[in-house]
This record gives sequence, C-alpha cells and structure tokens, in this order.
Amino acid sequence: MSGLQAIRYTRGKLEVLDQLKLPHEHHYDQVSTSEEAFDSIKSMRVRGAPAIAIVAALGHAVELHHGSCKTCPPAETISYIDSRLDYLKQSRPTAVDLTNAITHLKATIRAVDVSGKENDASGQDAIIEAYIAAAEEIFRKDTETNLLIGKHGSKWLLENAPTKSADGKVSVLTHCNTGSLATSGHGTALGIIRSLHSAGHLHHAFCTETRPYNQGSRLTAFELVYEKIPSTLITDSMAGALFNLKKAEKNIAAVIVGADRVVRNGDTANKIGTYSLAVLAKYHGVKFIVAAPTTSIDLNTETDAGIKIEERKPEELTQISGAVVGKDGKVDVSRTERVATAHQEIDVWNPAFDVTPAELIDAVVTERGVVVKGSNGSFDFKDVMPERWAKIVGE
Ligand SMILES: CSC[C@H]1O[C@H](OP(=O)(O)O)[C@H](O)[C@@H]1O
Repeated sequence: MSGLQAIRYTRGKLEVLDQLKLPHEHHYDQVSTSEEAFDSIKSMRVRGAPAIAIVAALGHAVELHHGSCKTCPPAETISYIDSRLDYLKQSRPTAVDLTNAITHLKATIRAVDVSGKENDASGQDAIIEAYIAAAEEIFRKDTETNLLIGKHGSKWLLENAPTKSADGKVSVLTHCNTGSLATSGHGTALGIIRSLHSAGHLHHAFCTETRPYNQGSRLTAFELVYEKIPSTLITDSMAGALFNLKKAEKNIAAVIVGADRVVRNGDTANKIGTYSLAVLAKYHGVKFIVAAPTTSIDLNTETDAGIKIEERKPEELTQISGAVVGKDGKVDVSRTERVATAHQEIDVWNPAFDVTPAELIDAVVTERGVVVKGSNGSFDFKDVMPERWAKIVGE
C-alpha cells in the first residue's frame, strides 16, 4: 500500500496531511478538536468522501479522549456527542460517508448498556470508550474495504474490457483523486488502478487535472508517480480526444471514478466533470465504472433529485496560485477603451460535484462485490447491503 497517508492516528492524537500544500509541501496538521476537524474538512485541507468521514469521527474521538465532555450522566453525554456530530455534519454536504458514519456512531453510543451507571462517571466512560472504539474501527475498516474494491473492480474490468493492449493489459482513465489521499489507504477508483498495476494488468493510467481544485494534477499524479505507475496527466477537456484516438496505450478500456453519493437507483454524485466523462465514454464504447464503498451508498435517497450539490467559493476557480482572472477574481476593464469602468466581477459558477445518471454507469464496484444493472435497466444494491436494504427499503 502507498506510503502516502492522508491521516495518521493513535489514540489521543490525530494528524491530517494538508492537501492544499501538496505537491509542494508535505505538512501534517494536528487535529485535536471538532472545530479543527470541521475547518480541515471545510477548507479541503483534507478531502475525499471516506477521509472526510474518518477525520470527523476521529477528531471528536481525540477531544473526547482528552476530556472535552464534562462529567455528566449518560443521557447528557449522548446529547453532547450528538451535538458535536451534528456540527461536523455541516462541514460538507454532498458526500454521504460523513452522514453514514454519524448515523453509525450515534447508534453505537445508544447501544451501550448503562443500567445502574446513571449516577456515576462509569456510565459516561462506557459511552466515550464505545464512541472512540467505533471511530477507530471506521478508520481501520476503510483500508480493508478499499483492497476488496480493488480486487473486485480489477477482476470485473479484465472480464469486461472492450479493448486490451497487445500484452493483454488495460488502459484506463480516472478523474479527481480517489487514492490514499482520499481515504485511509489504497483508495477506491485509484485502488482499482493500484490493484491492476500490482497484478501486472495495467498498461497505462490517465488522470485528468480536475479543475478547479486540481485533485488530479496535484494529488493523483503525485500518487501515481510516487508508486511508479505508468501514467499520463491530461486536462479535463482532452478526454474526448483521448477516447477518440483508440491507438496503442491510448486505447482506453474504462473510465474509473469514485463517488461522493450513490443513491438508491444508482445515480451518482461525484466530482464535477464526471458526468461529461460518462457521456463521452458511452459515445466511444468505453466502460464507465464507479468505485464506491457501501459507506458511499445512500439508500434513503431514491434518485439524483434528492442530492444536494455543494457550491464552493469563486476564488477556487478564479485563482490557482495567485489570481488568474484578475486581482481577487475581479475582471479589471478599467484599462480598456471604456476607461474608468468600475471593476466588473465575472460571475462564477463553481459546483463541486455533478450527477451521472445510472443509465450511463456500467458497474458500481463495492467491497461486497460488483453491482450491474438488471434487465429492468436499474441497479439493485440489496445483495451488497442486505441489512440496510431491509431496514430502509423493506423486503
Ligand atoms: C474516494 S474519494 C470520493 C470522491 O470525493 C472527492 O471529492 P472532494 O475531493 O471534493 O472531496 C471526489 O469527488 C472523489 O471521487
């Protein structure tokens, strides 16, 4: 597994790699409170659906470990933890892993038997220990999940690739960053690429720069080069020309992307630009694969209509390392023939995600297996999530 770690944790201490500084600087922030975890997520110093959930869960675990909750009865302890988790939930709205982790953590602390402990600290201690252990399990289990996604996804692609290179290998394209910098390790979509590479089945990996945050050029390229995976960086706008080439190592078999939220019918919210790649893939006969741990699947939301798409500040688009459009994102027309015109601010639309309809998706790869559309043309996640399906959807 890659030596790159977005998150470093031992009980009572959480360090989060500042991804806004990558690839130029490798700096870890200490995160010891819910506020510091919230700020790290909101600012995108840490990002990636699974990593967001892990940092939120562990950030609160660290503050609980250091006694942030005053001594109080179990019911008040649960209310305190709930309030901290509800605050953390507001950090970024689209990725469902954070919501699913919070739901799990709230259920875990409510399952603690505190009978006979209502009036002494042992009840609170039991609840806090249960919370910390559950948060640590979320972190531990994520890497195991990603390795399974890599195994299932690479197997499915090798069995269903529309094209292979002369040496029987596949070339793929990925978008955004879904590797060790977006998870606890190995990654989801990039995890499938790692699994293909380590098994000798990857011919070439292409990654898009993924404007405006540049997760591809700053983060995925960094991971691919770090592990000497044969790879090429392209701009987002080059994908269609690449699919159209169909020559040598540029003969793309599949687009493999991650997910922030896969809803019940398979519609998938992912990094902005994913939908465009899905349309291009369909036109060019390229498979389109979504790599999604079951923690990224939202059975409570039936279709894309229920997905909230986060919009982020204009400066993330108008400025890269310093102003691109003009000082502070303003388009200065005062030096044109229309002198003395007040600075005009170009409007900016900066949705962080878009939605790819299920009809454009060939497979959703989870840690429990690959889900493809049935004869009715829709996805059915019942077999990979039987417990949650029965609870939410029913038999
Ligand atoms: C396994 S990461 C999933 C998902 O999260 C990323 O979004 P962001 O970088 O804004 O947190 C991207 O959409 C990835 O595909």
